[in-house]
Amino acid sequence: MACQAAAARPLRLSALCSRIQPELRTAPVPVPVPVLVPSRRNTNVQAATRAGGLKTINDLPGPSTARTLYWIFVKGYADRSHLLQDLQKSLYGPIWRSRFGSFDLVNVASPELISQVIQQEGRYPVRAVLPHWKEYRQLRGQADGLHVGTGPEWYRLRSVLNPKMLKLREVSAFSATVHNVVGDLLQRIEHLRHQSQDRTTVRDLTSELYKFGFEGISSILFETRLGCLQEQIPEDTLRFIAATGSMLMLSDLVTLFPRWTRSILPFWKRFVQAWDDLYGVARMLIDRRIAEINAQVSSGEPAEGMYLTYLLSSDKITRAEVDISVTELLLGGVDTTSNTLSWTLYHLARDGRAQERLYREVDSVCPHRREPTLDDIGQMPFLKAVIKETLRLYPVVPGNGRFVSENEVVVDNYWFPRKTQFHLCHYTVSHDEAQFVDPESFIPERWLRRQTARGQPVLFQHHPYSFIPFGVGVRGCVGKRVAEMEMYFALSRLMQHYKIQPEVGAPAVKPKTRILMIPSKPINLRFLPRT
Ligand code: HEM
Repeated sequence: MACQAAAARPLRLSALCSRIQPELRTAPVPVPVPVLVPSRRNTNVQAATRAGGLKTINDLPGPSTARTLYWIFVKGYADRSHLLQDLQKSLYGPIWRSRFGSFDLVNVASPELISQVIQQEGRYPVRAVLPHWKEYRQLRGQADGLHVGTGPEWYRLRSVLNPKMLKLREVSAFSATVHNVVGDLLQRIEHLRHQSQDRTTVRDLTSELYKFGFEGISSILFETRLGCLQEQIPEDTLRFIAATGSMLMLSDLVTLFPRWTRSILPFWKRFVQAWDDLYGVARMLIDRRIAEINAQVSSGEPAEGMYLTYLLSSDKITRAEVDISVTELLLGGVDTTSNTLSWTLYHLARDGRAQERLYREVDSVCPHRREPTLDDIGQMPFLKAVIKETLRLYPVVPGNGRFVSENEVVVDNYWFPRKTQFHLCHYTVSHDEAQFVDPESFIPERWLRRQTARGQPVLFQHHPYSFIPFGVGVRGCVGKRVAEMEMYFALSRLMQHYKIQPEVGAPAVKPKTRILMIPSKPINLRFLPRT
């Protein structure tokens, strides 16, 4: 959910900001000038501007504030900002400006333009400025952490966090932990099925997978189990889950109101309280682990552990930085994976052919319900294709941001000053039929290698910036490998145990955007045991 608050925030703002103003479609006809595609960072854009007669941000089309309000309040786009990307692109083309209150965004919605922004993002990219998070950190004297952090300090933090998170070999050390949590998920599903009237249906699967996501990432980060999937969830864990949800919900709210309202409205105080609770439980769990390590060391045992032990034993990161980094990793790792898994199961339940193909693949690589290793997963191309196709259809963070503060930037034929906030509309791009044939359909096969007439394997080639659900570049998602491992293990083992079907008469479920793309209705599925 760190992704939620930080990466997707510009999108949320654009949902509020960038609304359609058809009258502007007839506004200034661009004077054709040669397209300037920067091929390196730090392009000398000023020279390019003078030489190429580039246009500026003021020449961009975009909606008025009145139009924005109309789309939000009359047309109901407040929780469908992903669809607003499509609509605005169809009206303004692949680049447009959105302004609303103090927000001013440049939206780009083609792989070529996204790639141009990324090529000029600078050495230390920033997604979006998060002044309210920064203010909280200063209020409590905490370290900046991943989302608020910028420049070389942020980079130093990433260089400590990355190696054990982004290298496949290192991530495989978490396999046993994740399998334990998947085991609990299977038990929970079994329990819920038995409790249901038809002894088959699990209602509101997304909320169960949320608990799985929370337990999975915490077991890696805190090296302890929180009991999220138990029948009776422990008190501290409930407090932790509640604080996480409140903080993210309030984070969005506090930005909507000016500072002077803080003494009248309750949101800022609640935001601070939610952060205090969240950070407090995280610190308590870290303290507990430190006490265990100390006990191990004083009894002469080696202090073996995983991610937290590694961070605590690094001399490149302070204790305050460990506390905030682990908390932010947790925020990023809960409902990103759980929502993606929900959408995957939703589609497989409706597509018996794809589900059967997946089951056969898993069963052939891991017969007799053997727990897959990461090497086994390497032999399951269809499993990976299913997850990719789900992320293409439902990129859980549907838009990303880049606040380019190091350089001036040239995108398309426009010159932008430093500190321009770009919104990368990658939902629209991964739903564009120019990029993906039949883009609204769930077709995992599109990601598989095919054979040419001569029997040569060919991999489906898409533009590298037409599918970027985990972001891109040095600021890309730090949890990508862990997320993939959790999803691969959970999905493969669910397939080993159950055939999944929609509830009888279940309506189609569309996504809505509440920062993340989530199901607009509960997903209820039938789990039929495979014999
Ligand atoms: C399906 C799962 C996930 C998706 C689709 C996803 C997506 C993203 C995206 C789009 C970004 C922004 C990247 C950019 O700006 O280029 C991001 C950042 C981030 N993600 Fe994830 N994420 C997922 C899972 C996770 C997990 C499991 C963790 C924790 C282990 C995590 C932690 C983070 C953090 C901490 C950042 C901020 C990194 C920084 O600013 O340096 N994410 N994620």
